[in-house]
Amino acid sequence: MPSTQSLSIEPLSAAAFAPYGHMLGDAMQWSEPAAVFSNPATDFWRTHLFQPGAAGDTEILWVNYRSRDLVVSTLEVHHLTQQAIVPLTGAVVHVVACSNAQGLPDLDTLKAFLIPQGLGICMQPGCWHASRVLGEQVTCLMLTRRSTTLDLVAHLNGTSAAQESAFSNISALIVTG
Ligand SMILES: NC(=O)N[C@@H](O)C(=O)O
Repeated sequence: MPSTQSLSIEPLSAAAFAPYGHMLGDAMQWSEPAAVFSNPATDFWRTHLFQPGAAGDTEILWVNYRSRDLVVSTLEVHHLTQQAIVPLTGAVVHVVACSNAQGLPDLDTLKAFLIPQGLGICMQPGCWHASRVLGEQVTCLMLTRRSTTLDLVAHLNGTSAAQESAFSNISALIVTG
C-alpha cells in the first residue's frame, strides 16, 4: 500500500513561485520608473500585467475559501487565462503543480505555498492548483477570465463539460504545516 505523500507548506517568494506564475505584492518594483510612484502619502507600483488570454475579458471575482481538508486529491487547471488570488481576510494554502507534456499535473513540481493576507499570486495558464484554509473562511480577490468563469460554473452545475478548465485526480497528499 503506497504511503500517502506529505507536502510541507512553504513560505511564498517570487523565486519559489516563478515556475507557476508571479508573486504579487513583493518589494516595490522600480524597473519601470513610469509605473511606480512614492510620496509621503502613498506608494503604488506595477506588480504584474495580468493576461486573460487571447480575446479574453479580465474579470474580478470575490472568492471565499473554507475547505480545511488538508488531504488533496484533486487539482484544477485553466487552459487560457492567468488567475490571480489575493487573500483579503486571512492566509490561504495554495497547492500548485506545473503541467507535463501531456497537459496533466507534473507531480514532481507539486508545492504548497502559504499566501498571507496582503500578498498574492498570479498563476500562469496550465498551473494546476487547489486552495485550502487553516482556520476560518478566507475571502479573496481573484482576477480571471470571464469566459472561464462561465464555463466553470456551467461545469460545476452539471450543465456542460468544462472546456477552458480541467480537473485531475492525483494520489492523495497531505499538506503539512
Ligand atoms: N473561480 C475559479 O476559477 N476558481 C477556481 O479556479 C479555484 O481554484 O478557486
